[in-house]
Amino acid sequence: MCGIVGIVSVGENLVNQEIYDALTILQHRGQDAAGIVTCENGRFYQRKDNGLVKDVFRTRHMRDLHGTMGIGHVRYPTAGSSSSAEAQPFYVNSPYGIAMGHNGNLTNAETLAQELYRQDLRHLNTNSDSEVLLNIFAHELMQQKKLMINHEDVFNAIRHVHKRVRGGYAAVGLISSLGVIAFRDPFGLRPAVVGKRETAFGTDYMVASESVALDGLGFSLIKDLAPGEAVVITESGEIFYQQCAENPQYSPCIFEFVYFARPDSMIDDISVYKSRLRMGEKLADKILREWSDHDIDVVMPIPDTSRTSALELATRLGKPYREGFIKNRYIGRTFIMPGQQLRKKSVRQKLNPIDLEFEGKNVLLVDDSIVRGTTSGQIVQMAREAGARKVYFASAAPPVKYPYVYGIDMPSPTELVASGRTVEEVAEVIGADRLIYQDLDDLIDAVSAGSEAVNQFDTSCFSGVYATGDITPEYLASLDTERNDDAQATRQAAGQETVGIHNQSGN
Ligand SMILES: O=P(O)(O)OC[C@H]1O[C@H](OP(=O)(O)OP(=O)(O)O)[C@H](O)[C@@H]1O
Ligand SMILES: NC(=O)CC[C@H](N)C(=O)O
Ligand SMILES: [Mg+2]
Repeated sequence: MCGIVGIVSVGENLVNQEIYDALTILQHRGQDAAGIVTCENGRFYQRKDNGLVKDVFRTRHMRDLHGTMGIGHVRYPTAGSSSSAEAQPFYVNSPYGIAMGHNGNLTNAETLAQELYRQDLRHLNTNSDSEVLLNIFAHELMQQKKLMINHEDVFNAIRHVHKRVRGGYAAVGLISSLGVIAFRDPFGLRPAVVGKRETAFGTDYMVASESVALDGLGFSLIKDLAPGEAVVITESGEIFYQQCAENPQYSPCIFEFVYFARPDSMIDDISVYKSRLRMGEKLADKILREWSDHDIDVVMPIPDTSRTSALELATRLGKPYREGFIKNRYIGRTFIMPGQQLRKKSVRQKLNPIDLEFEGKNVLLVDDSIVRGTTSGQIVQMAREAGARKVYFASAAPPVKYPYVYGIDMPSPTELVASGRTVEEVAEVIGADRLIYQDLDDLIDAVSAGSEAVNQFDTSCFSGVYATGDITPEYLASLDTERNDDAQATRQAAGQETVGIHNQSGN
């Protein structure tokens, strides 16, 4: 789940540092690679590479990122490889000079790549679906056949992009002669917000994946982009919006609320924090309903993401909330790390139990979700080793049983611990004495209670129902073959992940 940002500043302030700061705030959405492209006097300046934001950008790189408008990206790969050549933003020189960063995953990338080659006569140098998205946009903008473009031309191009592209996408772009643009797929699967900041020179504008990035930079939220909607912010600070999809349907990804987004973000006008509190409440109600004679002594979160729901769950159960596991603050999120070996190793390094909180107690461990079972399996064992009498486990999300196709890298049902297993079987695999999952209806209620406008979500990884309605068994099978852990590891070992030519500034 990548993070995107774009800023246009109307004063003389360079935007390099602010984009860097915004990317640092959005780091939880992608830890593999980061990039910034800025523009000054029609010329682009770029730095991107694998690594965390703090490691990719050195002072010398920052000095070279000139300009008062620019875009940035943090990457968590869901297509192509982890090669630095696929770090974003991507760049094409024609037409006008365009750079683009994308959060999401295109489900017809292969067909589009063929079309780009055969019909549009454009070259792709990687297997990244984001490079496909940029080239489709570039081709459609070219079709406007203008020497100087304006916002209307961009909206026309995006209208055609929506017709050709399938899947989840929130994209931010930089067009050298124009400004910053952003657009969101017709289902609103991936989030995107717009904000503003008043200055002595006029209004600065910013687009970002999450509102928390606006807060951190002193911008205030104007609105979420609606599904299918696009925004153009010109270099001189004019802003234009337009609905570019024919049949937009609000169906944001519910997993953003469960895990991906920061709790202090507002997404589609819903407080992520409050939605997680409600998840905790509903889960507590289920425990009280179905296990009224429970013998839970203490409730513990598995840091970080489950803290909010675990706290509310404990309150509702009337049981003490204790921090039994301490998280090493220097280790990132394990779920979005590449490769199962690294993920497994990281859980141990990241979380350490405080034994005295466990000794002789029946503990209820709460996590936001159980996906591969990497975290839960190890944590249950650690709780036992720390002296717990009984170890119960609760998940604030329902069982994750189906592959996700719109921008989370869980392509293979066989890698999902709940796929093809009953709740009791999953409890056995992770070693818990009892396992309680949130019901899907309760999860939907917990999130939708925060909004009048949104009452439908993409719940595909829980329900197998895909919001776009066009996901075939053949596509799911090919995604599995292409991206399961073994396939990725084999490609990496064979050195097939590296692409030699890419638009990279010097080190
Ligand atoms: O069943 P799994 O495959 O282990 O995936 C689920 C776990 O991964 C995530 O934690 P992560 O460490 O990524 O991030 P967090 O620190 O924000 O909780 C999530 O919060 C669960 O703890
Ligand atoms: N997580 C994402 O949003 C990934 C974006 C894009 N599909 C990539 O792999 O780079
Ligand atoms: Mg976690």
